[in-house]
Amino acid sequence: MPIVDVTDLRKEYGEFAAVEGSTFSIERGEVFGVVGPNGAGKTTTLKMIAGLIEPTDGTAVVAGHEPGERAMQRRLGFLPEASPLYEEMTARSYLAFFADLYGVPSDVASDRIERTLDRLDLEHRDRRLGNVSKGMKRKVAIARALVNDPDVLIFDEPASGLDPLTTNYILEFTRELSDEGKTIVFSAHNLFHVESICDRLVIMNEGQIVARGTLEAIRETHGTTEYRVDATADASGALDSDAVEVVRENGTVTHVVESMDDVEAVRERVDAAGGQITDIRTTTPTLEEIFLEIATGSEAEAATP
Ligand SMILES: Nc1ncnc2c1ncn2[C@@H]1O[C@H](COP(=O)(O)OP(=O)(O)OP(=O)(O)O)[C@@H](O)[C@H]1O
Repeated sequence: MPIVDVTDLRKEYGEFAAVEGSTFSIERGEVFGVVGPNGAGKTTTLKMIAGLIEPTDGTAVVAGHEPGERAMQRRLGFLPEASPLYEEMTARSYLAFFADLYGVPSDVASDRIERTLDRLDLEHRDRRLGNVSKGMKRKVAIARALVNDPDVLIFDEPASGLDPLTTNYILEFTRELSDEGKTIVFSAHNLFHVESICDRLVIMNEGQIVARGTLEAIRETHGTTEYRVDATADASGALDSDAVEVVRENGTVTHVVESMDDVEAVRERVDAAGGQITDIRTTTPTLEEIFLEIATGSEAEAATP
């Protein structure tokens, strides 16, 4: 049974639909990505799952509970995109304050807080939050989402705007949380982040889900695999010029084609010219390339009367 079950979720602001009826489910322990450009509806979707925004239509059920139910809130941790902290407090006092709000007994809370801060490698635990770095603030916000030891974590842009080291730390920590059985739903602009840690994802554009599944499945449906055939002779004349791109370097001619038939045609032509094939490799598109293809494709579709 999925731990997060989203059905026909829709949010309208006046005439405008920020989310146009999303349906997906997430299994326990998954890292699930919600990807899309600015304004795609990612934050709105995450906030509806967290019970912070009421949907116009549809449902988001977390661990069998409807949004807003107290039992659901206990099982959920939310990291907002912008997370202003109480600047006068220290990391320790701030987290203890939130643990208390959740009714976590103080000895359990202080143990949990220290362990989380150790894992996040957080220094200066007794320094005013107003005086710590942006990366440290983000780590404290992440620790806050964990004070109630939730089963489901919703992270909105957890690593946005941080240096590569802190980003890497946060992504690895996210993966570890999922290895321990927690379910993580997270949104990101940076598709490399998503590619590196997500089990499955949905790609949103203008309020709609435009692709879904594992990265491999999305690649299969939306991406084009390219074949690079290195040879000692130029075989491009054997193919339609649209089907082949040729790169010449140090006596090697690399033919970039999109089908096995074209690979075969290159092979035959090279043979006929008395040349040799020196290497054949495939390149799979990155999520970023797929995303650009989908986003520009749907723009072109929208522009077609
Ligand atoms: N309270 C609101 N009132 C009116 N429109 C809103 C409101 N909140 C969001 N929107 C609009 O809904 C759309 C989706 O916003 P949302 O914040 O979910 O996008 P997003 O994918 O998270 O974008 P970003 O990556 O920029 O954070 C945007 O066009 C936004 O302007």
